[in-house]
Amino acid sequence: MQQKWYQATEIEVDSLGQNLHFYMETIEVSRLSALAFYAAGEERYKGERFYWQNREKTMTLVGLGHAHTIQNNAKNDRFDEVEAEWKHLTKNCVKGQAELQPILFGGFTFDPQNNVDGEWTDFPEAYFALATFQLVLRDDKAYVSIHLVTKEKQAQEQFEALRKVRDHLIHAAQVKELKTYSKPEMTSYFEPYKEPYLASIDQVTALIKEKKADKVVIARSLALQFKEQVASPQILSQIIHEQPESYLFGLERHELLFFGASPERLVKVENGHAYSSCVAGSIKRGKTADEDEAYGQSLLNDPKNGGEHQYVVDMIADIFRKNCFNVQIPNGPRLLKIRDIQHLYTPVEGQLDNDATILQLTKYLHPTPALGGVPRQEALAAIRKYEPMNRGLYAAPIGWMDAEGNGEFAVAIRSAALINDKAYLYAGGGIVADSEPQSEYDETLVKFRPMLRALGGQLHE
Ligand SMILES: C=C(O[C@H]1C=CC=C(C(=O)O)[C@@H]1O)C(=O)O
Ligand SMILES: [Mg+2]
Repeated sequence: MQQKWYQATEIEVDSLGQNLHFYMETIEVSRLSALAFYAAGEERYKGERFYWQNREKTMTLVGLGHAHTIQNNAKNDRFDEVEAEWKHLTKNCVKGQAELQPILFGGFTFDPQNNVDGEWTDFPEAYFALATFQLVLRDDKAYVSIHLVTKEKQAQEQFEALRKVRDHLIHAAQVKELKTYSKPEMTSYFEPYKEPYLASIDQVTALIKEKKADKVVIARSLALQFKEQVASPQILSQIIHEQPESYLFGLERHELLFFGASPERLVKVENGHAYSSCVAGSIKRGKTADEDEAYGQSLLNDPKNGGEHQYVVDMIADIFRKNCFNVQIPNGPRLLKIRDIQHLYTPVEGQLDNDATILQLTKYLHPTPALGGVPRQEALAAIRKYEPMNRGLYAAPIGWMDAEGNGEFAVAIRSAALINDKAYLYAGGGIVADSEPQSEYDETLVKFRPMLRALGGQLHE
């Protein structure tokens, strides 16, 4: 039996001075494949979809269509503006039941000061959507919500039409359940700026030796060409099968799909408790258990990687101490092993202060020294100077929040942008005084691997 909840809330005025009405309905359905639901939106909602799954696989989220978007290009206030608009939109929503919560999903770009043209041209610095159809899989239950935000006070007919589409989408997802996808066919790849990248590592280590910065994360991209246009469910299906230990995400905007499988939590808030993770310092996986163990031990004992990691711990600990109480941080890092790579990992948690919120923490934490550097402003200036690309959402916060202040943002690494028959993969690494260009280059090759595999490509190493 389907359970139904319905609530209509009136929002006084939006930023344009208009009255908006927010109607929503949630039903519980028998469990269905999140990817099949996403794929069911291929014709009608392509360009307006998102997919998310947390590392623990306890929460999966799919959005089809935009009931409302919150976007801005504010250089300094983008986090605050999203927060204010979301609060306004949801202020009359009934609180207290997780399954009734409308969810806002999206991301903030890495650096709003970057104007380099490319695949990210015109992408908003903050891009969030409340889906028309929202699927949440949580605790073995599945919920589908309809959201309608409209100027019309009498929206019954419009809402009734959406109910029909919802039933059709659920049915299509149940029929599609067993579909399997093949990998796309890559015809060529190239490494833009390989030489400038290698040179930039020397330039940045020189900068660090002159004491102009302590650590700077430098990244690069890999461009792939496919035989034909690649569909986003096809790609998401590959990462779902190949990267079970990571956050999985896909976010569409017009022709672009940004997707990835990240091991790194930026921040999670659940009932006032906040969690973050320090992930920095890397080594490849071994071919045998013994070799893997030996690599892991050498990573734990390596001063260069230990240095890279400690900058991140110091910074995240500082932000947590300023915004939380009962902060807990283990004394030293442990290993985080994922399919292609192992990292130094330190979890951080605490109880949020009364006035702290998930978006405030996101604002203070981004970019951590695992993606930016130390000191932050000097590192960002070096990135702008030495990276000839625009990171867009790579290395930036991506995730969701509800109307009650719960939510989670991952750091969008191990990620790529797909546009029709082209893809751009991104990877970087923390540069410290004793970094060497060739070994940093090799580290990016390992970090490209998960997205490259999902896209059907191989590098000739
Ligand atoms: C910047 C990336 O990784 C960061 C996260 C973990 C380990 C890192 C490192 O060892 O350099 C990086 O700080 C990336 O994957 O593109
Ligand atoms: Mg590194």
